[in-house]
Amino acid sequence: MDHVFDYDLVIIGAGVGGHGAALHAVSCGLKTAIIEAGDMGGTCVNRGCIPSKALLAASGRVRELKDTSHLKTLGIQVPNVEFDRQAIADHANNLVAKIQGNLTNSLKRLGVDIIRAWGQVAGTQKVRLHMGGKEKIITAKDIILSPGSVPFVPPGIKVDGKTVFTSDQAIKLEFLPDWVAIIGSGYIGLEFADIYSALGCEITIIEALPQLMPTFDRDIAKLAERTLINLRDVETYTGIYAKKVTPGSPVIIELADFKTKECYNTLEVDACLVATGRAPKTQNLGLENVGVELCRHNYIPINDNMAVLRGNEVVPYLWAIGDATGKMMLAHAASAQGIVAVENICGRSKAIDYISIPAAAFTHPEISYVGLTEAQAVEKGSAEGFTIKTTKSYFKGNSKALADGEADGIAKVIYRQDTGEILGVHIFGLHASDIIHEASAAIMNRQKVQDLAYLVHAHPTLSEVLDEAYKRAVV
Ligand SMILES: Cc1cc2nc3c(=O)[nH]c(=O)nc-3n(C[C@H](O)[C@H](O)[C@H](O)COP(=O)(O)OP(=O)(O)OC[C@H]3O[C@@H](n4cnc5c(N)ncnc54)[C@H](O)[C@@H]3O)c2cc1C
Ligand SMILES: NC(=O)c1ccc[n+]([C@@H]2O[C@H](COP(=O)([O-])OP(=O)(O)OC[C@H]3O[C@@H](n4cnc5c(N)ncnc54)[C@H](O)[C@@H]3O)[C@@H](O)[C@H]2O)c1
Repeated sequence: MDHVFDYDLVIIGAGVGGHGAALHAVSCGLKTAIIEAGDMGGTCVNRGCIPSKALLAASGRVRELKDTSHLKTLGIQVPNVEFDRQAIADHANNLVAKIQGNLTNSLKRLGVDIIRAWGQVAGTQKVRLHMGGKEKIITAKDIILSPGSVPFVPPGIKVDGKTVFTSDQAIKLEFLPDWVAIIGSGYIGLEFADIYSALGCEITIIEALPQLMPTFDRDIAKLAERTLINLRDVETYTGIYAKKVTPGSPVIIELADFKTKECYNTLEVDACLVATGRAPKTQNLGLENVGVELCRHNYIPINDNMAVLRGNEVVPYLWAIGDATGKMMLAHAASAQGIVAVENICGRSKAIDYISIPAAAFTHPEISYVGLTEAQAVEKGSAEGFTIKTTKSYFKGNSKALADGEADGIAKVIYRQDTGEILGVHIFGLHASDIIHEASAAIMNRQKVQDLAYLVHAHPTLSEVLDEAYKRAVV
């Protein structure tokens, strides 16, 4: 006789990962519950993608309207551009409330049970709910863990949430410091440098590794550095890390050489944003009850089907997705993982294809990429015995970018010399986050640059930068 469960599927964590999994589960006919202990929508909706993009949209307009020489080339004059910091912050807060409401209602409308509690794996197919002082066990045929992540603060850095803070507080835009130090030149560091510089703050970026934007392709990072950092008079330290940060007025930052650990300098600034990565929120999840040990840096070990692993073995009926798995800490990657997990739960074997998942930094102009950097492609080539080629095209040769008067930018395509298969595409330039998707589809379909060179792009569009790059590869 079949066991009767309370639910077909219980999801722990209602961030974008859990939400994406729940929507797909309902469409597959699964009776689903989602457990959330904090804010519905998780990081992305409340403290991540959504409020940060609202701040970037408003501050980007301020930058554009203050750029008198650019406006003059378009025949426009705008005197006295002013902004209201609180109104910009309100725009972000209002958007958060709206999208949080939409997300919650979408779950309710589809009949997903929303359980406000801390969820823990209590055993195979069992979840313990902690609600206030009360506990309850519910059962489910399958369980998906999507507990997400929190800001990682390195040892030696003291966060007071006022003068020294993480993105959790920065997105509130409660004040605009005259001089702000940003520790880390990854996504959060870059996006907040864009926001703060547009709104008139002086910025110092401190990056522990020898180059800024270390995870981006070198050619793209170099050009982005010129436009986003050097032209904006942002001060930078590279190969230097923040050894000790003490909140107060001023904030005191002790800098040290990353290699030798020797003291380098001390900064006294008005505020400090700590943007040094994120840590999975995987403590107190009850994984020990099913014999699962967390892997390096406390991520949940999974395979490409999203099944949780105990050593090399799949743990039956237990799946994990999102930031807590440490694969790609991106909202759309979390929900894509959720869909893959549900497909496997429904008995349709499906593996994730991380290489075709795009990423973007929403600076002005934007940076986007999909697939491998040139360095990663070279490494793969030497391991597998093929050589790679690259081709580039420039926004300054693109009619639409010229018409917009925003022709700083580059597109770079990396492909196998022998087969022409596209391995990576990187873009820095106007609307790079939108243009990248055709490259993402090309990588998903393992397409060759020779075939893509015949793809017809509408004229005049920014997408023609990719058209140009593909064609340059075959001449
Ligand atoms: C400032 C910032 C900007 C960002 N911008 C972008 C962007 O532009 N594009 C992009 O793709 N990504 C962006 N990200 C990353 C994106 O927010 C994350 O990748 C995404 O939110 C991960 O989703 P998730 O579902 O894995 O986890 P989360 O969104 O963190 O959700 C997990 C949820 O689970 C809940 N939870 C945890 N444990 C339990 C438990 N035991 N019981 C009950 N509930 C629990 C938490 O309260 C939380 O609500 C940004 C992140 C930050 C910080
Ligand atoms: N647009 C987007 O998609 C977007 C936007 C924001 C955040 N995110 C996600 O959030 C995650 C976290 O973002 P993030 O920018 O905090 O992390 P990150 O990993 O992108 O960058 C952190 C940077 O900090 C540096 N660093 C670490 N410790 C340091 C120290 N003590 N001193 C100086 N430098 C130090 C690292 O070398 C690295 O360059 C990212 O992985 C990203 O996936 C995505």
